[in-house]
Amino acid sequence: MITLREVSKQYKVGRDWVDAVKPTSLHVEKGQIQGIIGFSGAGKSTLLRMANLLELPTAGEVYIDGQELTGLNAGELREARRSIGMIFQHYNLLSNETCAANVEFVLKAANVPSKQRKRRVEECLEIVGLADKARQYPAQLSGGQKQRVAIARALANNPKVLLCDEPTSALDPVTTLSILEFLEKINREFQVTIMLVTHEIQVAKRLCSQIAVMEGGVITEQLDRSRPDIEPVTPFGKFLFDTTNSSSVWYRRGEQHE
Ligand SMILES: Nc1ncnc2c1ncn2[C@@H]1O[C@H](COP(=O)(O)OP(=O)(O)OP(=O)(O)O)[C@@H](O)[C@H]1O
Repeated sequence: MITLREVSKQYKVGRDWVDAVKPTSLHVEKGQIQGIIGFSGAGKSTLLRMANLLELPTAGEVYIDGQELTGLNAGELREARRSIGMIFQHYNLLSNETCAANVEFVLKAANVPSKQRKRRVEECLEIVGLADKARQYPAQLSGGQKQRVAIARALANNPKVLLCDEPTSALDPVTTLSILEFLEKINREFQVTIMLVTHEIQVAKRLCSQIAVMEGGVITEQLDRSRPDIEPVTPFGKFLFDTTNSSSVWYRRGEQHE
């Protein structure tokens, strides 16, 4: 469903080039929940954002459901992106619009007729248990509720793929769990393939069927939850999954944690 083939990303910073992602590949089968985990600066978000070309790869190819996104023109890409939802750590909601209007926004952009739009907004808010908040504004909601509105918005166009960039990093553990349950439900009931970036090992372990470990801009190993007998092999993977480490939150190497 999602294939990143030898994608890389370089940024120009002053006179220098920074390798955010070095040539690396990943394939995610339909219906899977793929985690990307690693320290801050490993290139996780850049890799995720290349999956819908929010970041244009410097090199390499991106395929979603067999279609090469990197081969599309701007109009075709806009169309293809409708089948790819995305949620962010800080929700990215329109603060001066109601919850319903936030969800409706993406349907308007897709030229969905008004009557269908209203019905779909209700359905999506219903899925995330926020039908009663339709007329409220983001500032009137808790962080978890805001993220649920963002999930409703991401679902509005019936996506095949949902990209999640640190969706629970700003939330407390109980709210985190409820968001993970919504993501599981969306994956199970609507067969949405999910790719999720997190630095919280517990989140990856709880939700993901596969976990890619990223270090220094490349995926160094891919772990499969259905094979708990297979231990991480890279020193970094071992360190991340070392159960004797008390913290579930990781920052830059050697500069952790609570
Ligand atoms: N727009 C940009 N311009 C220049 N450098 C960038 C840009 N975006 C990311 N980088 C650099 O690329 C590297 C990877 O960044 P990225 O945000 O993908 O890492 P990450 O693993 O998601 O980190 P975090 O967990 O802190 O979000 C970092 O060194 C970062 O400073």
